[in-house]
Amino acid sequence: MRVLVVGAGAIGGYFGGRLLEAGIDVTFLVRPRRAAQLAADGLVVTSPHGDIALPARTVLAEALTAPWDLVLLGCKAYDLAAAMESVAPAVGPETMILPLLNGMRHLDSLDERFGAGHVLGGLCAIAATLDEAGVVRHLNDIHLLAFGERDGSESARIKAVADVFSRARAQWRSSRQIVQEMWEKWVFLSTLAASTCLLRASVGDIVMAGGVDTLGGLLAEAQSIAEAEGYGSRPDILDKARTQLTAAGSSLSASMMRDVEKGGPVEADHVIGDLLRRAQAAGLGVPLLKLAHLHLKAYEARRQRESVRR
Ligand SMILES: NC(=O)C1=CN([C@@H]2O[C@H](COP(=O)(O)OP(=O)(O)OC[C@H]3O[C@@H](n4cnc5c(N)ncnc54)[C@H](OP(=O)(O)O)[C@@H]3O)[C@@H](O)[C@H]2O)C=CC1
Ligand SMILES: CC(C)(CO)C(=O)C(=O)O
Repeated sequence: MRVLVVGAGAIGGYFGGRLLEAGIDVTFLVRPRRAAQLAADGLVVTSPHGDIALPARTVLAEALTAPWDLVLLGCKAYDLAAAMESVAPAVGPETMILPLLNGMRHLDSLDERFGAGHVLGGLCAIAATLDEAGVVRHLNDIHLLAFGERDGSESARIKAVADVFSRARAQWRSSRQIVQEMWEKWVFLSTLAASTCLLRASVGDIVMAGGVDTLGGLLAEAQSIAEAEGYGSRPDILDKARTQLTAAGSSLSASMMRDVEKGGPVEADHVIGDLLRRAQAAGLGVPLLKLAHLHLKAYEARRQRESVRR
């Protein structure tokens, strides 16, 4: 199977790297700066599950031609429109697109651009970052990827994807409930991103500061929206999320908080704003999520103003 990984950042670099070290035919669709970095240093990943330092084949958008079997989408939501344009020549009649972005709204954009038949459900659980030197740093010991047909069917193409990931040093599973799982991840992630960005602290520090009720309140708001959409987290998953999101001493924080601390762009509208939009449609009051979104939008406004001044 020929795999095209869009973006060699934290997620694309990590999971693409695991496929590369397994000997899978992998190419990274990158932009010029990352192409130069990869040409000079190869793909470098540090991880508790074993480091990777391998030459990586890259392609720029203008050189992309023939269709690929699997497109692994590892860009941020704010880059999705441009990434879809770039990757379009790689999508032929049989191409599968496996997006690993947080949230749900990207599915609508991908369906509209390529047709729903091309688009699988997918998610990943990992904490990783791409540092200034171009090294993908895996920050915890979780590296799970899940994928499946969005209608819950079993298919030959999902078996083929599973066969590819079964060769890689990463945890993976094919799921008959991938859309439900994506929502459950969104409920968890939106709570984590809203709280850790708003309070600029890890879960453990928020708990130490007396914030358990705020964490629980955010989780309840996110869950109420998921329920209104018909995808409320299942009781055991919700309990597990509550335990993780209120654990004393936990160093857990969202990748969005790392982005804020780097002064980088954030997926505010994709991860929190889209939930607010759905809450509004369902007539739900979600004041904590609203405040978290306002905080992120003010951060974006300041970032924009300061970049104009420079
Ligand atoms: N990091 C994490 O721990 C986790 C992240 N996620 C989610 O995964 C998604 C990806 O996040 P993450 O990997 O952290 O993001 P990164 O910013 O680390 O990586 C995204 C990469 O995509 C590249 N890219 C963007 N547009 C294009 C394009 N048109 N062509 C080629 N490359 C492109 C960027 O390249 P360039 O260098 O040129 O900008 C960048 O390297 C997000 O939705 C995030 O929420 C999910 C779980 C955990
Ligand atoms: C929920 C979590 C931490 C797990 O992958 C994540 O997706 C993120 O930080 O963006």
